[in-house]
Amino acid sequence: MSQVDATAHGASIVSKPKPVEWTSVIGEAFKKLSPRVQVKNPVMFVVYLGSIVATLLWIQALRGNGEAPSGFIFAIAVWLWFTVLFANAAEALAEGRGKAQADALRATRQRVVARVLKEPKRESESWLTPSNELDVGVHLLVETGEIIPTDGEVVQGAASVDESAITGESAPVIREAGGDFCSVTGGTRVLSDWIVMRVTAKPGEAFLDRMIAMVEGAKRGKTPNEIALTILLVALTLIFLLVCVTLLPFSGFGTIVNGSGSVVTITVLIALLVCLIPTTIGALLSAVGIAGMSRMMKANVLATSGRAIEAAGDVDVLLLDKTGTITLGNREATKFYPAPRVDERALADAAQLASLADETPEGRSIVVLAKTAFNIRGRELHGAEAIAFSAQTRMSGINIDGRQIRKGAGSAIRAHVEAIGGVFPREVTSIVEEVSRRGSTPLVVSDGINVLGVVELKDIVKGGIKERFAELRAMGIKTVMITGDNKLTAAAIAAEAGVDDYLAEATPEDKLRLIREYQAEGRLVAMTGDGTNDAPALAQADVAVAMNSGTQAAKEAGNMVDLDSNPTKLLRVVEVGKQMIMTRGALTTFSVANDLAKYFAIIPAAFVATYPPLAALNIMGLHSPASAILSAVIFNALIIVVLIPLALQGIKYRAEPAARLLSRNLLIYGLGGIVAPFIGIKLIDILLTPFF
Ligand SMILES: Nc1ncnc2c1ncn2[C@@H]1O[C@H](COP(=O)(O)OP(=O)(O)OP(=O)(O)O)[C@@H](O)[C@H]1O
Ligand SMILES: [K+]
Ligand SMILES: [Mg+2]
Repeated sequence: MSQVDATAHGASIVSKPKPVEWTSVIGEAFKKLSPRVQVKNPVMFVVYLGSIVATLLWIQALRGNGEAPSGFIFAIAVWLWFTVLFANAAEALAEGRGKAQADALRATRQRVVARVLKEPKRESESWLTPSNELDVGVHLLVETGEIIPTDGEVVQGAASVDESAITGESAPVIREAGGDFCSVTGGTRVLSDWIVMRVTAKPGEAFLDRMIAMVEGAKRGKTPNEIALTILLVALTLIFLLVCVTLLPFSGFGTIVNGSGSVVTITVLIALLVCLIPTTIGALLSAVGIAGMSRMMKANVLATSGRAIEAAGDVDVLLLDKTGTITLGNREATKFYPAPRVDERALADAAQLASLADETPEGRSIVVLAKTAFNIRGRELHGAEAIAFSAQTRMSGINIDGRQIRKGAGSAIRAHVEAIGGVFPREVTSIVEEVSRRGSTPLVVSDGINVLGVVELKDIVKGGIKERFAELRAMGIKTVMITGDNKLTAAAIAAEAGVDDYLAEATPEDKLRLIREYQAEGRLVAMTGDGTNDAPALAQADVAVAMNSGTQAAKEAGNMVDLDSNPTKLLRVVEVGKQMIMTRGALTTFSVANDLAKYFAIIPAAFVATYPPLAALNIMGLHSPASAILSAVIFNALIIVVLIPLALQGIKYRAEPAARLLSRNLLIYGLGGIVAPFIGIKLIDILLTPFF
């Protein structure tokens, strides 16, 4: 097979973004001057049209019949163009980081030659096919050292896989058939052993392709909040447009000319319009959205919609699946507890028989424990009927030689045994409770109507979880663990992990129902999970973070994938969402508050000749009407540049009540928005005075 070292590129979405290349940002800013790009942003489109008209007026002035001195019109036109270019540059800067990441990812997405198998077995006949021509459903063999050609699910074998090309995490992970750890991602590499996988992604639609499309922002649609805000901005723009149009009769077009013969020029009206419409937020709105997406990437979370990021900012309930999300998820059999009058070896033998056809990690670990503890070897399963595990039945097993051997959750086996006329021994109930209290999962084994005993499955709570759940609580987010496991195990793990509440013995439908209930109460629900049985719940949740270690079904149902498979990542996700909403709010407040100073600067300047008492409004003591108007336009353009870092980095979020955050931001950005232009416009006017 042709192989290129994928990891050598060090490509991962966590790779450090390259330093900004100013030439390319400037180039992009000019490219975005195309009317097709401009028309998408209504506020800036008005500025764009204003720049064109001002430029035409300047050309007219050069020919000698201008409405004002050509130097003045020229200066206004230039600064209007700068206003448009600054907005373009803000967007280009925000996009820049994503572009660099996309390039790095593209280096990972290389074409390899895949080995296609005729049958889903390692020994089967095989042939070679380029990775970009693989259909969904075909089976591939991938061996040590080879790159996994595309996304899929392991159907046979187990291997350690280096996923650093995608996750940036260097520790290899185990990918194996059955259970919640069967998904493999194209572009990652098998380090040892081999796997037979079934392709699940259409060509061009694999995880890596989606990641590239995401970071490039190709599919970034406007979020509902963004649309609402845009409507508000358009309304404001229309109002000011109307105001300026009604002033048109006072301009050169009109007939009303005051005693001294001076008129309000079109140039001044354009300047007034641009200063009054919300250009600051109009220019930075899209950059804020793209930067939010980028920050999510930096946190190693792949979000498939901006809407999900925004919803994350308002989440108030977080549901988590237990196994594989709160715990490490490789539940391993550690001990056999026989029922009274049952030999431990007989229990181990039956447990192994019930697990020989069970491809889940739980099943395989039982086979291994029986082998290491009692040297029991697997046997041929001629004529046997395997009963596969399902989250609904919570049971698996085998029908062999006339025996009905089952293993599963205590309640499931109790129901099964009682249904066929057996009794569930009290002693076994105590063992189940004892094992559960330790936070382990008890699997009860039965043979026909006889209950043979319990297998203890141990699982470990992921590190550092408790502290982070406490932080979520401080943010006002309730954490609820939902698990298919029994109540006692759930309670033990819930206590250890420090979640607020838990739901035990939950079927996939229960998980879904719980989410719907919370949503019906008007809450915004986040869910993190890894299993196929979590998929319906993930699809229903407002913010659905699938663990990268989880199944394809879970990853497809979610609207975010956490490449680190860390359930407390939601903390970061919420932060990014809140930051995005707050930043947008702050910039809007600032943008609107800014207008006040401009009234004082431009209105007296524009109309003092028509109506001299307006001079009283010139409280800034600006040099002359022309310098006042130009200063306001320059300030209006420069403030965009000044606020670009804020738009890109976002406002710092602190875990405190929303009302406090809001009032503080109103104070800073509202008051700041009112005061800043008075100072800024005055300073610019002083600097300009020598030129007038
Ligand atoms: N291979 C298996 N054979 C028989 N029973 C199993 C097997 N795996 C799990 N069980 C039983 O079924 C129950 C539900 O398992 P499942 O993995 O579906 O839980 P879940 O709903 O995903 O919850 P969580 O992942 O949060 O623990 C387990 O608690 C266990 O008692
Ligand atoms: K403005
Ligand atoms: Mg699970």
